[in-house]
Amino acid sequence: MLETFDLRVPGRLDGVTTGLAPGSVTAIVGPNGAGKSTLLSALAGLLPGDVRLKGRRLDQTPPRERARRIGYLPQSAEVAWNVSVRTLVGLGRLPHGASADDDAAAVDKALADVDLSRLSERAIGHLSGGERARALLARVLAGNPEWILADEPLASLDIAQVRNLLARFRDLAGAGRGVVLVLHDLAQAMNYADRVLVLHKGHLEADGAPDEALDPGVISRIWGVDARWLGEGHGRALAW
Ligand SMILES: Nc1ncnc2c1ncn2[C@@H]1O[C@H](COP(=O)(O)OP(=O)(O)OP(=O)(O)O)[C@@H](O)[C@H]1O
Repeated sequence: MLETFDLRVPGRLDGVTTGLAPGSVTAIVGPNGAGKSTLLSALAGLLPGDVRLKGRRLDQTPPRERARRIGYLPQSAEVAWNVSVRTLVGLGRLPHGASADDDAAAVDKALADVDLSRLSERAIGHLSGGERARALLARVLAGNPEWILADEPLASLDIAQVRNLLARFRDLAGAGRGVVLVLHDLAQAMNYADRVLVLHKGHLEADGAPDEALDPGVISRIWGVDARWLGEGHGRALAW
């Protein structure tokens, strides 16, 4: 479990307590400024507060071990050097100290997962915005972490890439990984998440199955938008 206990960050989070299970996809949603990115970075152990992985406080876990267990993709990740896609993705292997063959296999798999194998030798500075976003996600995936925490990983992607990555996230959860995604598209959360946390002004306003947490009443109260769900199963769409 990845848990927070009364997590408080002044002006950003106001006492968030929750426990996330591995083997599932959790979506964190909420209006702009609700505290989603703050909660995600806290879950990654990057802010002070009581966050525990398997009962052990993250702030008492050595950084290298934390990096092996938790892969974190921030909202606007920067790339400091204009290296090749393969080199960037290989940085995700640094916490492992594995053999060169294992590292190469993990990088190849991550590149294939984000559909970037054919651009692996391209310099990062010569990628489109969506390709760059996928390369940064591949860096996280290459580390093969127990938990994948990604802040709006689908924001700049076309629908084919969105569909591919949502399927990858579901596969990872099926393989026992914990996947936590900050999403703005409530239909993606409804259709692909096992659980949805709704944040509003730093409070956890709803936490449960997508159907309950994203009930039209909740959407109206939190976002001030009168909306209804169309369709059924995993193909639901939000109309307003
Ligand atoms: N480094 C910071 N220092 C102080 N306040 C911050 C900092 N980063 C964000 N905030 C504030 O904390 C609140 C929550 O920000 P956060 O980025 O977590 O929201 P969010 O839900 O991810 O928003 P968005 O959907 O716009 O990305 C906002 O009011 C924001 O202005």
